[in-house]
Amino acid sequence: MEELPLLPSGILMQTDFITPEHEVKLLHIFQHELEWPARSGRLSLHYGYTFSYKTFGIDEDIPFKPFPDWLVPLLPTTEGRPPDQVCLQQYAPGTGIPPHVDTHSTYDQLYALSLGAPVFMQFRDGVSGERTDVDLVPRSMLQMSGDSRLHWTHGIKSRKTDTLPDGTVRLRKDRWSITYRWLREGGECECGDEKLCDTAQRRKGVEREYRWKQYEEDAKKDETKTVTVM
Ligand SMILES: O=C(O)CCC(=O)C(=O)O
Ligand SMILES: [Fe+2]
Repeated sequence: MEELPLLPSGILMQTDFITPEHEVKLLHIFQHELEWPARSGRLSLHYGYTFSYKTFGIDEDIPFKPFPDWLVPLLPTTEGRPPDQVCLQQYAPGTGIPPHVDTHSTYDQLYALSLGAPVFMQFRDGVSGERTDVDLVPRSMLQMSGDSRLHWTHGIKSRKTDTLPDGTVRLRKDRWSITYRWLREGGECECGDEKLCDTAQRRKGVEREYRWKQYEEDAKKDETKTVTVM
């Protein structure tokens, strides 16, 4: 894995994580052997613990699903243990994923393998408004760490073409990605980013509730005072 020399910091990439022949076999499995949800847009299949689109954490009601044979050789080995949650997604041309950060409290490390057609992923710093487009080339493994993981959002524009830096217009084609997530020990993130971190936001919420309680108590004292004066 090599860190890309750009902002945000912390984007690591390994091109040719698998061979083109291996990729052909995987795409055949994705297209002919897997059962996908019957709907349009971005499609997802989950392995290990299931991602919850309600809490953006883990769906506690669905038991751990063992990794299928085709997935095992695609698991990153650099975290010392296999991921807890793996998500295979299919993007037809025109589909994307809105800008987001993967939930800080639930997940720690985050990797994504790209297969099929290339696409640009856009990283955005909400503070400065700065944006960076990273070309996710097929067969590359991406790791989002540091700022790219916690303090910049990432997303894929829903559109049918991408324009390359030299002005060439590239047509989108079918793309698949495999996202790997490791659960964060303790379930709390200490980054303190109140814009993007759910732990920081929750703590701020608790504080706000506490301040509100104080305010109500002070208001009661005032009432008492008023009653006394009258
Ligand atoms: O498709 C990808 O490469 C990444 C998708 C993503 O950001 C996510 O599933 O959280
Ligand atoms: Fe993500």
